[in-house]
Amino acid sequence: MKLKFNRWTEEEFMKVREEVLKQWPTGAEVDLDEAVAYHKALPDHKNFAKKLIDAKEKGITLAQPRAGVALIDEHIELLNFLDEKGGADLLPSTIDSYTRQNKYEECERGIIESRRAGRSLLNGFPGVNHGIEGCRKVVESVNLPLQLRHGTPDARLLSEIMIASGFTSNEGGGVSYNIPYAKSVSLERTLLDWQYVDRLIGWYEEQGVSINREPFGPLTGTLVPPSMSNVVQILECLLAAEQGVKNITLGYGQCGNLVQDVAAIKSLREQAEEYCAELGYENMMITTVFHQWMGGFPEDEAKAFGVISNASVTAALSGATKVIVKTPHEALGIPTKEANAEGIKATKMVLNLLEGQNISDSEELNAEVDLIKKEVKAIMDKVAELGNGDLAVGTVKAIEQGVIDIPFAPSMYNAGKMLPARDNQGKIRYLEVGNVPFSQKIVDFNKSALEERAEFEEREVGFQLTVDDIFAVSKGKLIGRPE
Ligand SMILES: CCC[C@H]1O[C@@H](n2cnc3c(N)ncnc32)[C@H](O)[C@@H]1O
Repeated sequence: MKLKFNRWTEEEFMKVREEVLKQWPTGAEVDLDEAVAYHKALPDHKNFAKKLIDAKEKGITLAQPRAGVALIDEHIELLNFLDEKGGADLLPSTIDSYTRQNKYEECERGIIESRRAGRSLLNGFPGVNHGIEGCRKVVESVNLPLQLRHGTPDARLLSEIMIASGFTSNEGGGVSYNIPYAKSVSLERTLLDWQYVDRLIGWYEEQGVSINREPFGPLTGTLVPPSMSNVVQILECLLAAEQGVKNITLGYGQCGNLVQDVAAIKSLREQAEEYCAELGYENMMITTVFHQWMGGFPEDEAKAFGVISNASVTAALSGATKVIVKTPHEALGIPTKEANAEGIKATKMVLNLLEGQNISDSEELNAEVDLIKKEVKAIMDKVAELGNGDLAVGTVKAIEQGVIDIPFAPSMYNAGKMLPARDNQGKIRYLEVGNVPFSQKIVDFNKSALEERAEFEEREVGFQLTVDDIFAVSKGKLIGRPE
């Protein structure tokens, strides 16, 4: 099938579907009409899309952890612990790495060995292998809406099974689950495969079942300039809307300067609304999600709580609809359920203390919003030009040419020419723009901000700023000052 931006016809979708459902035996269990009836019988309080709309209307920020283990009963116990002891507002099922690579045979072995070992030997929940019956047991045993969170370039079968099981949100996208997660999967492939996922959700939407989609905001989580991550979010928003998705949560990974982070969320929300209106998508329900610090964490748990609480302040003040919670075990690995619950409790304490507060408009905030929007527009205009108006084709070409360029990405298709670094207030600026099509004025502004820091630190502007910034937080600071 040739990549094009336009909505797939139902015939195109159903034809591809026949192949997708054959990829593993549990695919045969999916019956869309039965699944629609199952969703309609679920209580409203278990629908992710509805809970997000409610939070947006109330102006509150919901807290959601990441969590996933190999076996169903232990996964249920974990999720209920995070609800009852942690106070989670929304629940995940973080999917294991084998499933993310479509290696279901390995998942099968991992499940058997986990049973034998009496503990999870997979780093997440193998939803494909558990099938509809297993996933529905999770849906029926917890009391909050469920979302599958993963990093899967080809999530077609996983999405079919887990959405049919009653999960009402799905994270990912054709760029955001390729560039940071894959080494050699082409963008055409993942954009097509994620158009399939969005078309599936568009199909549910047509039947009156609202399912939320959430492009993965942080990308590589390493000094990604806000305008660059916002472009990917807006493109994946438009790609999903074209396939009939209505309820979308756009994401952003904390960078660390409070004003820039608040500006990033504000400009993301506003510009996504503007682009959806411009392209004629009506009745869109756009929400935002703020990811707590995605970079290196301190091992010391008290310091880790400092990072978590600081991120929670920004989440609350940004007005994000949701915050994805980190845990005091972040530097160690998969958290215990107790540590995971503690991360949620610390987060909710801060959210509650700041409820109703936000940072008022200031010259600094408005200037940052304006800059981010200008940088986003420059890239979006080029994407449209490269695709001759087709944003899907344009996205592939933009990545090929480094117009969209994500720092420190594993994908061989990413140009890797653009370089970021922090200015003297810790805001992320473009050190090298590579082929990112900014005006000279924007290039100069970014450069001068970095020159101001270099002068303060009595050193040259250069790649060493970037390197020092990458390690700074795990060493207890935001800006990588010379030692
Ligand atoms: C983009 C996702 C990275 C984050 O995702 C967390 N993560 C991954 N797998 C699990 C899991 N099975 N349970 C709880 N958290 C998990 C990592 O710690 C990291 O913060």
